[in-house]
Parts: sequence; C-alpha cells; structure tokens
Amino acid sequence: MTILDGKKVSNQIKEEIAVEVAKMRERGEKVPHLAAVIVGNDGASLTYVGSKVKSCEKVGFESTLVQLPSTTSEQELLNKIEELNKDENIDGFIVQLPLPDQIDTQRVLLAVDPDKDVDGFHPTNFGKMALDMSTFIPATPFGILELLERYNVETKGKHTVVIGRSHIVGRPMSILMGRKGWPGNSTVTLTHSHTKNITQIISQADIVISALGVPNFLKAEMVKDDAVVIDVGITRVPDDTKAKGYYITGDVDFENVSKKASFITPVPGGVGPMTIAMLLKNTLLARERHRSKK
Ligand SMILES: NC(=O)C1=CN([C@@H]2O[C@H](COP(=O)(O)OP(=O)(O)OC[C@H]3O[C@@H](n4cnc5c(N)ncnc54)[C@H](OP(=O)(O)O)[C@@H]3O)[C@@H](O)[C@H]2O)C=CC1
Ligand SMILES: Nc1nc(=O)c2c([nH]1)NC[C@@H]1CN(c3ccc(C(=O)N[C@@H](CCC(=O)O)C(=O)O)cc3)C=[N+]21
Repeated sequence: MTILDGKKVSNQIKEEIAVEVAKMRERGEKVPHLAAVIVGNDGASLTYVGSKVKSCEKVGFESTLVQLPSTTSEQELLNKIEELNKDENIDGFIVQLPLPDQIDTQRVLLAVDPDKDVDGFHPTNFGKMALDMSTFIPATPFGILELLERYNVETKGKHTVVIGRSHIVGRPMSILMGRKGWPGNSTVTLTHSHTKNITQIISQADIVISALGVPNFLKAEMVKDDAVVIDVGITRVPDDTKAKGYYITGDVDFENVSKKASFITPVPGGVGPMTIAMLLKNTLLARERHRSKK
C-alpha cells in the first residue's frame, strides 16, 4: 500500500511555483496576485482561506483577503466582484463557498470574470473543461489528477466510482476521469444520495473517489482488494481533548481500508493541501494569460 502524500506533493508544487515567481521578479515583472472573498465567519472556511493566504506568501504571490459580514446583501457582493473584475492588479480571485442564504450562488459565480475565475466554477470554464479545452480546472479535482499523475497511478480502462455530485468536486471529477488521455480514460460511475445499491457499485470500483462529507462512510468491506482510494471528505469532529477543540476526519475508515487499498490518501494531508497548491497553480496560469493578453 502506498500513501498518496498530498502534503509532500503540494510542497513540491509550491516549490516549483516559487521558482517561477522568483524568475518573474528577476525579470522585473509583476508577480501573481490572488484575492479571496469570504462572506461571514464560519470557522472551517476561515481556516481554509487562512492557509491560502499563508501559501501565497510562501510562493511569493501577493494576496488580498476580502472579508465581508454575514449580513452582506447579494448586490453588495456583486459590487465587490465587479471591483475585483476591473482591478488590473488582481490576476485571479475566488469567492469562498458556501454563501449565506440571502445570496444566490449561481448569480455570484456568473458574475466572476472567467479570465480571473481560478476556481474554474464559471459556466464558461466548466464548459471548456467538459469539452477538453484549455481552462482553469477546479482546484480539488485538479489536485487529485496531479496526485494520480505524480504517483503514476494507472487510470486507463479502470472503473472509477465517484461518490457525491457537487459542482465543485464530484461532478467535475467524474468528467475529468472519463476524459481522453491520462489521468483519465477511465469508465466512470457518478453516485449520490439517490443511488440504489451503492455498496455493490463501490465494490466494483478500481478507483473510489469519496466526496460526501460523511465520516466513516467508506469501510473496508465495501472496497475491492488493491483499490485506489481517494478521500476528499473533510469533517470537523468536536473533541475537547484536542488543542483546537476538534479533529479532522475524512469519509474513509482509513485504518481498515488502507489494509486493502493499493493507494490511499490520508485526511488530513491528502487532497486538502493539493487543493491549495492547485489554486496557486491556476493563479500563476491566470497571471501568465493576463500578461500575454496585453
Ligand atoms: N479536501 C478538499 O480540498 C475539499 C474537501 N471538501 C469536503 O468534501 C466533502 C464533500 O463536499 P462537497 O463536494 O462540497 O459536497 P456537498 O456537501 O455539496 O454534497 C455532498 C454530495 O454527497 C452526496 N451524498 C450525501 N450523503 C450520501 C450518501 N449517504 N450516499 C451517497 N451520496 C451521498 C450528496 O448527494 P445529493 O446530491 O443527492 O444530495 C451530494 O452529491 C465535504 O466533507 C467537504 O468538506 C470539499 C471541497 C474541497
Ligand atoms: N470557492 C471555493 N473554493 C474552494 O476550493 C473551496 C470552497 N470554496 N469552499 C470550501 C471547500 C473546502 N476546501 C478545502 C481546501 C483545503 C483544505 C485543507 O487544506 N485541508 C487540510 C486540513 C485543514 C484544517 O486543518 O482544517 C488537510 O486536509 O490536510 C480543506 C478544504 C476548499 N473549498
């Protein structure tokens, strides 16, 4: 069994990006600038956005954190997005999800300039992805592809079962694994809460990508021998004995599933850090495109 070490690979990717940024500086060019908009003060969202800012510093990017109160109206958020769209200094930005109930997420995602949409959530970019055109690939699926690639995991002809159909993870993942090329060329089954016989479907999978957010959902009896297991889930479980008052767990019963799997991602230290690295990679790409447009 091999652990797909997202922490290690994400650090390698960040080093590669840092080298590119250093070259930009030497040439006297502007370095990439990423902005993140967060509405409200949800703890997990703040942690994620915080590690994004730290990672920007680590690779030499500039970063801006826009923090808006949880009472922000849709129009106020749209105004902010328009400002970021027009700001020549900003190469890319993300709007942290989920948004409060008074805000229509679809309208917000449509308002982001596709050329600055480093999350790859705008329909134009999502469409390009589905059509194999060059674009920003959503960071979490992109990070999973990168992990499979760097560990040389065969995907061709394999049966990949994706659990969860969210617009940010499961759905794009199912498209990417079925694309031509590598990592891809896989036969994909996309499952969700209405899937019948899900246990039986999962037991046929060569590659399982679990993105539901239910701790201990995936148990050893459910996966076949030598399966590749990717755990996207992140759940905070309250625990007074921990310094932070909680611990983090994925969807997979790691202790037992790892005994059967050929490759497996841990939580923490698997897909999460890769997501951040790929967001930085998309921002570097946005900077390069931005520059060559002028
Ligand atoms: N590591 C990382 O970088 C990231 C981690 N995450 C984590 O991944 C998890 C999923 O998040 P996200 O993709 O946003 O998904 P959502 O929470 O938006 O959706 C969950 C999906 O799982 C499906 N589902 C829920 N329960 C079951 C079940 N019992 N059986 C089968 N399917 C089920 C839902 O089905 P239905 O559509 O029918 O409701 C839905 O499609 C969360 O823990 C989140 O924190 C998310 C993004 C990045
Ligand atoms: N517009 C938008 N884009 C996103 O990409 C996006 C989002 N909204 N909303 C929420 C989800 C979640 N997500 C994570 C990213 C990194 C970790 C991560 O680094 N996790 C660490 C642990 C972090 C911790 O200690 O909490 C790990 O797995 O090792 C987790 C979750 C991105 N998301």
